[in-house]
Amino acid sequence: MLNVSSLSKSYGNNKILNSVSFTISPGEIVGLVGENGAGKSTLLKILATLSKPTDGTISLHANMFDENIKKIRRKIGFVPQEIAIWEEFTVQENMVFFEKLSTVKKTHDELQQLCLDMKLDKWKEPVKRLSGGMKRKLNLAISLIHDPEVLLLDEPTVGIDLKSKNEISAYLQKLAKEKNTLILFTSHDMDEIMNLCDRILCMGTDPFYSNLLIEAGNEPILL
Ligand SMILES: Nc1ncnc2c1ncn2[C@@H]1O[C@H](COP(=O)(O)OP(=O)(O)OP(=O)(O)O)[C@@H](O)[C@H]1O
Repeated sequence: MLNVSSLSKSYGNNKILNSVSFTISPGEIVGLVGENGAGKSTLLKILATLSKPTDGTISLHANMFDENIKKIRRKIGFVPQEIAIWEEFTVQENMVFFEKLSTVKKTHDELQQLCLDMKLDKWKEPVKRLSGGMKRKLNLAISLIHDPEVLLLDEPTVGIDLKSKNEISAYLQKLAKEKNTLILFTSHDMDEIMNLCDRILCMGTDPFYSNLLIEAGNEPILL
């Protein structure tokens, strides 16, 4: 269980997160929506332990983040908005490079299978020749090398073709169901959010998103 309690974050006098609280269970897929600048990426970065909150606590299975940072990091996979892979290297070289940085070891076959599971079949192809959708899949595959229990994704399917988008959605559903992975992701694509998520968290004071979701028969949780 991921437990976020009274979490706040300020940059100077600018309060971005104001006492945010929620819990997410293993195997759940939760969507995070809200207007630009609502603080979605800020929240994900704090959960990924890349940024510290100004106030509040986070725990994973009762392990407090600030007391168990190394242990927590091994359990978290994070896919940032920006694609962070080596353009000149092949898919294989990227996977092997990031596997070397991982605490969990995988064989070349296992790494290749991880890519194939999300329909990324360009093992020997340099990344610079891949489509946007393939690059997103590779970014996702890299974040899964260490078998994280928690997967945090910042707009994982933005700007990619519908087929790749559906393949990524199908893969995330499989991951949650079969490996009990807890998934929290941001998106501005309401269809994707509605189709994929068990629950929706809505950030910010603008009622646009929450009204949209309510009209579509979904009861968002307001943060
Ligand atoms: N390092 C930083 N220093 C100062 N302000 C920051 C920093 N990072 C983010 N902000 C501000 O925090 C606010 C929230 O940004 P954030 O990127 O979390 O929003 P978001 O909901 O993810 O937006 P988007 O949908 O556009 O990705 C913005 O006003 C942004 O300018």
